[in-house]
Amino acid sequence: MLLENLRKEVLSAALQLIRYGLVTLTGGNVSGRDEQTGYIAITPSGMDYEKLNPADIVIIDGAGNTVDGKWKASVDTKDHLYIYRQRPDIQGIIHTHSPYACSFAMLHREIPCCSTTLANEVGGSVPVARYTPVAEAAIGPAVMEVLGDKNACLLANHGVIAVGHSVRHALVAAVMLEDGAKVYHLASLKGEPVQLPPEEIEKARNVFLYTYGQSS
Ligand SMILES: O=C(CO)[C@@H](O)[C@H](O)COP(=O)(O)O
Repeated sequence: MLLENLRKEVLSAALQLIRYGLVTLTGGNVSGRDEQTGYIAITPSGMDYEKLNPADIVIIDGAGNTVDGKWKASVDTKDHLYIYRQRPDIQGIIHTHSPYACSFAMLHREIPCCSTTLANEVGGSVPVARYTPVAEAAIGPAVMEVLGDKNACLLANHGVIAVGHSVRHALVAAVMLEDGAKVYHLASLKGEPVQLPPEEIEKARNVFLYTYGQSS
């Protein structure tokens, strides 16, 4: 099977989205890019992740043509492709509708960086991309207006985009963003959360980019 490992990685991340409560039914999508071919493996549109096999993950080329797979690719495929083109450093993209993060997206409110979690995994505050309609290939350009070199942003009135240097890394960013949004929300109920200074954000970010875990 073409790009079997990448397909498995994409499906595994999609299943983890359910496990961590980041999506309801099929309200999200996952993709990974193969560095050698430039092909993208992406979840099919509107299909229950728990019923998918690796072969159900669709392989597309950089222009969005299906290279292998029998299903229609995610409705957000063109947005994933746009983001990959602008961010050669990333190889994984995850879109969720995770509830705590989405509640800030509904308010068009950036989540300030008051926790090491957001510093580590997002790279600072979580910006909000302007509202764009779905399925019109407008999400990608709106995301790139605010994402910079960060690993996540909110989509106004919609959801979350998380990216990473692998599918797994994008998953970690999506999970940790939701965790950071939840903790920020809880702290806000008690008072005014204190923002981390930029130099501390950078230090925390670099640890997670370059030395955390088994990579060094
Ligand atoms: O919110 C949206 C539309 O942008 C998506 O998350 C859909 O809800 C899932 O679409 P597919 O990836 O299944 O086509």
